[in-house]
Amino acid sequence: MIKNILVTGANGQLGSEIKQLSESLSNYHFTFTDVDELDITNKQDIESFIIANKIHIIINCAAYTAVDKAESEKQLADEINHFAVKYLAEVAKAKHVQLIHISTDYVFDGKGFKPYTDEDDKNPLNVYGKTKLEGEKALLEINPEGAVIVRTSWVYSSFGNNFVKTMLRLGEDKMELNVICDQVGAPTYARDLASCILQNLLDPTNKEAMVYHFTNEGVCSWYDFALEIMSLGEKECKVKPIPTSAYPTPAQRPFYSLLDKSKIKEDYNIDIPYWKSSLKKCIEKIQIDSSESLNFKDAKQEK
Ligand SMILES: NC(=O)C1=CN([C@@H]2O[C@H](COP(=O)(O)OP(=O)(O)OC[C@H]3O[C@@H](n4cnc5c(N)ncnc54)[C@H](O)[C@@H]3O)[C@@H](O)[C@H]2O)C=CC1
Repeated sequence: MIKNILVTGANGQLGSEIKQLSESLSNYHFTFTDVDELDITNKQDIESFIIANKIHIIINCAAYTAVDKAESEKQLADEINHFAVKYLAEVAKAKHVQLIHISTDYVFDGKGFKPYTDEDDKNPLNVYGKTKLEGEKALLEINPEGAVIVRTSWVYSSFGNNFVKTMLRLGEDKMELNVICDQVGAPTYARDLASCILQNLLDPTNKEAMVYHFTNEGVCSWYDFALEIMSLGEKECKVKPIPTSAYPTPAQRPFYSLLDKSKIKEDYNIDIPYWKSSLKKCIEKIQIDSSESLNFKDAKQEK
């Protein structure tokens, strides 16, 4: 039987990567929606959509991800990251739909000194982290069969806006850039996460909801990450390390947010790429995409 998969938030980084990778999967039928087609804060709309499209699996890539803005938009962040996840879980449970949901390292306070396991104490420092944690709790309480929560961190992609693209752009314009060196974690190429979800999580054996951690392998600070981006992107911009205290932001962020990935690696017997190898692939893709779009513009001008 061909299973019908609904991907929400499909115009975002992870949703776009899933869309691209899904083209090579023939035993599933995918439907991609973003807020204009299906607003996940409306439970009735979720239910009608699931029934009308005979959905078997939901991959929820929709989220409120503006970490600093969330501090002043708590209600909206709560509606999308908390209540909408509760609605998805309720519908999934009632209609026997499998739910794959994505969460964040920001549910932890970063005061630890060894990689966080899925069971470590949660203590989010900011509104975004708090709303994501409430979403997780709602899902785990409702506990739809086969549900999975995947926590990830520092997500980037050739799609959408992210740290990698910002650094490449600033690296073009600036001679020098200050980047925080005392927040440590692991970057995640959204394509690797998308691939892990599609290859491993679509045929669940779990009766109870599971929580996994997925990031690329290795560890770095934002400063290390920026240095590598400039090097791979061949930018001459000098990157200087600064402490968090020198760059105040509305949302407080954890100093240490490395996630322990042993559970997902053991359960699915997978190897996860090292962060520098994945970053190289993503930057190559960004460069190809940008030269193709320049060629397209040139061709249009010539017409
Ligand atoms: N971006 C990051 O650095 C991190 C992301 N995550 C999580 O990973 C997941 C995927 O993140 P990204 O792809 O980076 O996010 P993104 O911000 O690129 O995409 C989110 C998508 O959700 C859509 N959306 C927002 N409200 C919606 C609604 N009411 N109904 C339907 N769609 C709605 C947006 O239009 C957008 O296309 C999210 O759950 C996020 O919380 C976790 C850790 C870090």
